[in-house]
This record gives sequence, C-alpha cells and structure tokens, in this order.
Amino acid sequence: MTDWTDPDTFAQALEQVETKEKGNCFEDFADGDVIEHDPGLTLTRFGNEQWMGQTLNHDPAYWRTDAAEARGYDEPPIHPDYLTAATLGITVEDLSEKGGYFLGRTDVRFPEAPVYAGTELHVESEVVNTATSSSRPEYGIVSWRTRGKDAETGEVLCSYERTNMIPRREPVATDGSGAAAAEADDGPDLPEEFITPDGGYFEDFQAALEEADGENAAVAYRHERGRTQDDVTVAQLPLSTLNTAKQHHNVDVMSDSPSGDIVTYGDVTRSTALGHARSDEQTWREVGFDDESFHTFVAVGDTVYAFTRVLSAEDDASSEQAGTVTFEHIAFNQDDEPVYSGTRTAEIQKRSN
Ligand SMILES: C/C(=C\C(=O)SCCNC(=O)CCNC(=O)[C@H](O)C(C)(C)COP(=O)(O)OP(=O)(O)OC[C@H]1O[C@@H](n2cnc3c(N)ncnc32)[C@H](O)[C@@H]1OP(=O)(O)O)C(=O)O
Repeated sequence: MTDWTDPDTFAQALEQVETKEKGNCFEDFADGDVIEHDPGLTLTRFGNEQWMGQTLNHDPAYWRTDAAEARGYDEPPIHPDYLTAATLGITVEDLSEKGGYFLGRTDVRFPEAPVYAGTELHVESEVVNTATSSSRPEYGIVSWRTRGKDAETGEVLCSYERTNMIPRREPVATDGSGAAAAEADDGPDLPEEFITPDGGYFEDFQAALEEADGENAAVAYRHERGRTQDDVTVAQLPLSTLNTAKQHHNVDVMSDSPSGDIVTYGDVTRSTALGHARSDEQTWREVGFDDESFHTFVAVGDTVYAFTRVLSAEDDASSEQAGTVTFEHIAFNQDDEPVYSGTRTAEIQKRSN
C-alpha cells in the first residue's frame, strides 16, 4: 500500500498533479469586459478602526460621536481610506491574485454623503485598457474602472481607475526598451525657498501659498511620524479587506518574484503616509485622489514617512466651514526613496469656525 505522506512519494505526486489555479492572467482580460466581484464585505466599525488605528489615521470625527456630530455626521463614519482599500481588496481575487503589482490609480472619488458602519459593499470592475509591457515580456499592463456600491441602494460609494502589472501565460517578444525614452538629466530643478504653513487650517495653507506666489518658492514640508511595517500592516490589513494578493501573505511564492519578499499593500502604504499628513492638518472631508503611483516595494522592516507639497487652496468647499486644498503627497522609506506619490483634494477646516 502506497503511503502518500512518504516525502519522496508525496514530492512525486505533487509534481504530477495539476494545480487548481486561482486568479486570471493578462490574456484573460479584454477591453470592455465587466466583472461582478463575488466577495462582498460589510463595512464594520471594527474593520474601520483597525485600519485607521494601524495606519495612524486618528482624526477624532471617525472615532468619537461628539467630534462626528461637529462635522455634521450622525455617528463616526467609515473612513474613505478604509472604504477605498476594501473596494479594491474585494476585486483582487478576480483581477490581480495571479500576481503582478499595483502600479497606480487615478480619479478616486467619493460622494459627499458619509458612509456608515453596517453598509454592505458590492463591487464591479470594467476592463478599460490592456497593453503590452515593453520592458517586462512576462507581464502585461491592465487598467480597470472599479465601482464600490451600497449593495442595498446601488449608490456608488467609491470609484477609481487602477493599473496593475499582470503576469502573462506566455511571455511575448519585446524590445526591452521601456515605454519612455530616458529624459536628459539636467539635475534637479527645485525652488530656492521652502515654506511651511504656520498651522493646519485652510487659512494657513492659503497664506503660505500667497507667500510663495511670485517667489522662487514652494509650500513643501515633511511630517515627523514614521510607521515601520510589520506582520499586521503587511499581511493582516490586506486580508481584512479580502485582498488575496499573494504579494502580502505568501513568503514562499514571493521569494521567487521581483520583490523577493512579501510587500505592503499599496493602500496601506498610502493610507499611512496620508495619516502622517492629516495629523498636521484640520481635515474636514476627503474629496478625491489622482495620479497615484507606487514607485518601489515596501516590505516588513521598512519605515513609511510622508512629505507634502501644497498645490492650491480655493474657497469653494461644500461647507462654509471649510476650503478646498490640493496637495501632492509623497510617501518615502528610511532611505529617503519615494515609494508612493499622488495628488489629493481635501476640504480643510477654516480657523474662523
Ligand atoms: C493591491 C495589489 C497589490 C499591491 O498592493 S502590491 C504593492 C504596491 N505596489 C508596489 O509595491 C509596486 C511598486 N513598483 C515597483 O516596484 C516597480 O514599479 C515595478 C513593479 C518593480 C516595476 O518596475 P520597473 O522599473 O520594471 O518598471 P516601471 O516602474 O517603469 O513600470 C513597468 C511598466 O509599467 C508601466 N507603468 C508604471 N506605472 C504605471 C501607471 N501608474 N500606469 C500605467 N502604466 C504604468 C511603465 O510605463 C512600464 O511600462 P513598459 O511598457 O515600459 O514596460 C494587487 O495585487 O492588486
């Protein structure tokens, strides 16, 4: 009688059997395909607080009823970072579980009305672009438009367009040149002066931009806090959003990948950097994010810091108690390497209230 657990026998059996695969390859996506994602998620207070606590997003309006009411909410709502991460996490099984990396995202938008705990998310995605990678023949590049909806009412709660590198079944011939020709290196073109706003209210950003106007100056500063990545941020947080990307929890497979190790979920890196930035401002409401890019891997032991550049401040927010500010945020690691960048539009509370 064959003992299937005998190591030699088992190794041979493993070699001969088929693997029931998970996820899709580049060849499985065609422009216009619509995918209804089967996993759903009820947005809970616990999930929200776990995400926000670990990423240092401690805005009291998302934790305390009195602070929530002062912001015009009935109770502490679901934070837009957790909502975004959960909307994306649910899609991974269908879109990117096969491997490849989250490269970027744009047009991230939320409705004005808050989302409360107990809302059930239903998510769908449409393939909007498939492209050959000219530098990596074993991957293609796929973009999807994803919408996270309230399963009961159908209202869109979070939508965005995202791009991943996705493995091909069969590598293709490429010229290996990369999409863009290398730009001539004329050295950095930075302003002479860097201005830090005096505080975190709308008027502080407005005043700093006025000071920089017409000068060779930028409103740009770094935030002191850092968050070293550990098992919780790298493996636990993505799994709590049903993100099944092996990049975050399968050390065995990832040892033979471009990163060589499990890496932090892009939404954890980004949310952590945003948490550092928000700790130095009076956030009123998140409006949206554009041009988000993930530049290099973040792994266990790396520390995520944040840098902010203020781009504009307009007195046109949805509430008279706030103004609209556009920022560029750059997350960077302990070696000062940028790991994430993106622009963010947020309503920032006015000092006068
Ligand atoms: C969710 C989820 C997974 C994750 O969260 S993974 C963690 C977050 N993402 C990362 O850590 C990736 C960080 N990025 C990198 O380390 C490097 O970009 C990477 C993936 C190693 C590739 O580096 P390369 O130096 O080989 O190449 P490029 O950076 O120039 O990019 C390769 C090709 O992709 C094109 N591309 C890059 N960014 C974008 C973008 N935002 N939109 C569209 N296309 C983009 C780039 O032009 C290159 O194209 P070629 O034709 O020249 O090959 C999950 O699983 O879903």
